[in-house]
Amino acid sequence: MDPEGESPSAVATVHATDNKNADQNLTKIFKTDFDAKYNIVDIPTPLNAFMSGQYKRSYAYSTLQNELPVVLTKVIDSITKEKNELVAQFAPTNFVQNSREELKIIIGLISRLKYELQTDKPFQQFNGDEPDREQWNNFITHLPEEGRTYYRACCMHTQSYMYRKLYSFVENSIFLKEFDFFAKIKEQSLTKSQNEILSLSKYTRRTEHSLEMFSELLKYNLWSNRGDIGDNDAHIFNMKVLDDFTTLDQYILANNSKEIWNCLCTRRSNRHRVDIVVDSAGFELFTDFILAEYIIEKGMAEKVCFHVKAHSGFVFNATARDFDFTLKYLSNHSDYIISLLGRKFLEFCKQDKFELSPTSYFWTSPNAFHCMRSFEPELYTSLQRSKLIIFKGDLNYRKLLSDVCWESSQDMKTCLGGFVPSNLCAVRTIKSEVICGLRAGFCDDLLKQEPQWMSSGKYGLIQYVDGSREFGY
Ligand SMILES: O=P(O)(O)OC[C@H]1O[C@](O)(CO)[C@@H](O)[C@@H]1O
Repeated sequence: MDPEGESPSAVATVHATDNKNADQNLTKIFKTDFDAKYNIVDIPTPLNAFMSGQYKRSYAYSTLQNELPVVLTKVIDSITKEKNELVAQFAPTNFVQNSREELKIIIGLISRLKYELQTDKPFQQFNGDEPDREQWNNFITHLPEEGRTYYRACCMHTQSYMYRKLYSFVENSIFLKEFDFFAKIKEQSLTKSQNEILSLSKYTRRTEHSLEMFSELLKYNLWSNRGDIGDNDAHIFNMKVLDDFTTLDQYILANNSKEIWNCLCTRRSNRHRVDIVVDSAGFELFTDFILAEYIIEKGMAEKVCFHVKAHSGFVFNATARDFDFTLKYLSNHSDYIISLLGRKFLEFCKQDKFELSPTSYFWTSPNAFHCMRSFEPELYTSLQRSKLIIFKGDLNYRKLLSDVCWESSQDMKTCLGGFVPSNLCAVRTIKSEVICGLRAGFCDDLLKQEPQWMSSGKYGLIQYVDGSREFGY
């Protein structure tokens, strides 16, 4: 018996309950403290405001709270686990110790980055050899002081900044310059999709030149963008894509496939190039190749240019390395059909039918796309020669729309803020509240039934903007 006359087990139960209550209270206090300390307000993103972590009922807040710190933790865990492998891969044998030290420093820098994110610190200047250092430092300097921290900044700025800093750690290293933190997971997302790759390869041989077939391909392309960071494995394409895709039609909230088809089929244009601003590596990039193959083979363009990222601006973002890896993987595949297709794509590259565009840092910059004309005029001018620019994925969509919470029925052209270098389309599954071009009231009605619909990735859009007036033919 204890001094109070209760049995030890009863005391333990009481204490356990007390502890649980205390924990719950503490969590409440900490949450409230966090919100108070960092001026988080418990509202959704107001209309016409930038997406930002300061609005608690937004995907931006949950991205900052749940997604980004997890990404950093996983990066730390994986490089800690794979230390020996990395050293063996990147360091000359007589520098093993030095490269171990370097890895330790990098791990420390990532932990610090995570701390700064979780305590809403201001963005720091870049001091290394980053090719885009000046642009970044200018950008940070010109941000208003109250919009220069992780939670207060526009979410698109915060995400771009965090991934840029992360990459700068290896970029400024001696031994690990070539290391991509996410290479392995991107490669796995490709290799684990080999069944889908095979089905889609078989299905898309000897296709018809028809709107029906084209819009089917656009749909595969759309749904391959369904993955999300919440669960890395969920990114691995796991839909029976060829079996049940028509049941997904109800989730496509805007579908301008016909307008895109008309744009591609027009003979009036003297533009013979299509551009794809790609998003994720893995199965999604494969579906981009399939779409591009169709465009070339049906004579809708002479060339398809692929724009990849200089580094991962989000875990799965495709880089030049992923582009090459995918082509090699396909062409060396043990399945005859896949390898034949891979070799065909390689041949397309040689014949200039597929082109990997020179890597531009603009795509991973914090800027919305309407800034391209003044910040990256060469890229803008080059895109003006395109017959159609296809923007893939959620993040590109947010950059098209300046990461603003538009009225959901707003016309897309208005939201682009003057960015119409040519005809363009967006193919994106919806993972954030940045949206436009829907029927008035639709968004609110769906919110009542499915409060999380805008961040679930369950819904998609295929939207088109005619730029012919802008470039006048
Ligand atoms: O690969 P996508 O389609 O750009 O989607 C990834 C993005 O979606 C989000 O979850 C919401 O925008 C981001 O946090 C993430 O960067």
